[in-house]
Amino acid sequence: MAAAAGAFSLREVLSAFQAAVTERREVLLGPYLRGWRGLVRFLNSLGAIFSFISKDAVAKIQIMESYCGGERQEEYRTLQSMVAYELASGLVDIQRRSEHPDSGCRTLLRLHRALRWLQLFLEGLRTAQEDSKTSTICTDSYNASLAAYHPWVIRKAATVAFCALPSRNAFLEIMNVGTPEEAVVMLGDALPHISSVYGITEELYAQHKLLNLP
Ligand SMILES: CCCCCCCC/C=C\CCCCCCCC(=O)N[C@@H](COP(=O)(O)O)[C@H](O)/C=C/CCCCCCCCCCCCC
Repeated sequence: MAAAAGAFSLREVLSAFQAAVTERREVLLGPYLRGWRGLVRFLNSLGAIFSFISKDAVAKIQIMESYCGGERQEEYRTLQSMVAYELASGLVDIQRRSEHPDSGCRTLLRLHRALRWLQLFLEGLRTAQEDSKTSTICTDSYNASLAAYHPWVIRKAATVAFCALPSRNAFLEIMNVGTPEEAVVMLGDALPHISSVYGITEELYAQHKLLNLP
């Protein structure tokens, strides 16, 4: 069922990640960032308690959008072209943040780590029991991914914010993609594409030793 005109559709948001992967397994940064924009819009609908999270995500998305729409935008059409261009041009701070503190490679890596959280969170939502708590699924997904890269104070603030999340079935309802059963099917459709984007990025960053950019 197509979303009502103007209605916000998570189905369309998650389909952006499917559109991001080309037949040659390139990752198109346009659709990738559109997917993140849609996710942040949904996050903002969950309440002000998550604003510290969405503000950081928006800042990183805006950095990437400035590259993708800037004077060297052809170099930022894909993840692969971005990495090749920034490395060849010496635009990435490898050891410590200095001349290029907000390189595309570094900024994208932060979103990439968050995409791992999303992958785990959506899989947890999809497979959890009806009476599960979204806060538990979210915390477990966070602790298995992003938490490793955050200082204690961020980890504490995040896990406190997660407590504001509704039950699993209530969360599936507010996703506004139909019944909880229909939401589970939609998550099952979307997850392989999110996993594909994540896997391609992880492989590329590992190949160029970019997984620990400061
Ligand atoms: C289909 C269902 C959708 C489910 C809802 C998904 C909505 C999620 C939208 C955005 C996800 C959050 C993206 C967070 C990006 C954080 C990037 C990051 O790690 N930033 C830190 C490092 O950056 P630098 O300092 O090195 O530049 C930054 O220091 C920390 C910022 C504070 C936020 C960190 C907490 C992240 C929690 C992620 C879980 C979000 C839970 C949403 C609740 C559903």
